[in-house]
Amino acid sequence: MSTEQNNEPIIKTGVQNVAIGARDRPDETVLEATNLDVYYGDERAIDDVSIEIPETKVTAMIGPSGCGKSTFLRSINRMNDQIDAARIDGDLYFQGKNVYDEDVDPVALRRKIGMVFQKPNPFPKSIHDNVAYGLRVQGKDDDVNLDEAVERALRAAALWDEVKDKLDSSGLDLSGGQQQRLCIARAIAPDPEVLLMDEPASALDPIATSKIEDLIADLAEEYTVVIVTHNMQQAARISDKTAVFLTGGELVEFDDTTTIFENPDDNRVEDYITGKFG
Ligand SMILES: Nc1ncnc2c1ncn2[C@@H]1O[C@H](COP(=O)(O)OP(=O)(O)OP(=O)(O)O)[C@@H](O)[C@H]1O
Repeated sequence: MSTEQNNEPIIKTGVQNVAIGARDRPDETVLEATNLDVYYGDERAIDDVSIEIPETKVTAMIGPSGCGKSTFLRSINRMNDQIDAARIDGDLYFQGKNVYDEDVDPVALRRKIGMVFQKPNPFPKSIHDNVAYGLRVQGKDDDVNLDEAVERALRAAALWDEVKDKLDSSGLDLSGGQQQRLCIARAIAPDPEVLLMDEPASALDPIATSKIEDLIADLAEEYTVVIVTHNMQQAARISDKTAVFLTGGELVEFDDTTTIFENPDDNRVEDYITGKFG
């Protein structure tokens, strides 16, 4: 039976709780893929994907294992450049500029489009130096400004109160959830526009996960967040927009999260989110 007929949402969404303030603005596109294909050797992992991702919103990417979510995410800030077999066709624009143009410096691009991974990966350095790292690379190493910028990033990552008295301790001595917030602080220190998150809470316990989810809602007041998640309830709770990929790297539906979870257009999306496959 279709959800349209019985009017019952498949998964209740939480987006109405965050549709306030800055996030009420009309959508402005910050990232746009047109007819994007990504290959590993001869194998196509992303198949002709076109999508416009709105600014200062949370966009979730969901879909079964191996459908290309991480590949798509990594193509946005050219992390796939580091994989020899990877190549792309089509276009990917950030603020109207094709990120694959020859004059784009991938390192500078990654400061504007930061990334947080599934497993927290702090450097074996102090908490302070983990956050300062991106700024030092940028050449902003005036001590006073650096300390202020480190504090700002740690506050924005909801970690400052827990670490302010031990900034010289190793980042590796923090709990998993704290390490992930430290990695988020490191990603936001250079003042990016976009944060890409590849299953940022899947290695964390429920309390640490809930802190990361609250933090994502706060971050989306200022940053565009694109998050890959296996957890459909999490996508429903925290995202404004949801993109559903299916096996073969096809983007089958992209819409407001409420529409995707309560009344999707494509039967395959309904089958996927009701657990019929994947
Ligand atoms: N470095 C790589 N070299 C070769 N093939 C790869 C590489 N990374 C991914 N692939 C292949 O590309 C396809 C998409 O993988 P990707 O990791 O993007 O999917 P995913 O949807 O993120 O999966 P998961 O949810 O399991 O993390 C898969 O067939 C995978 O085997």
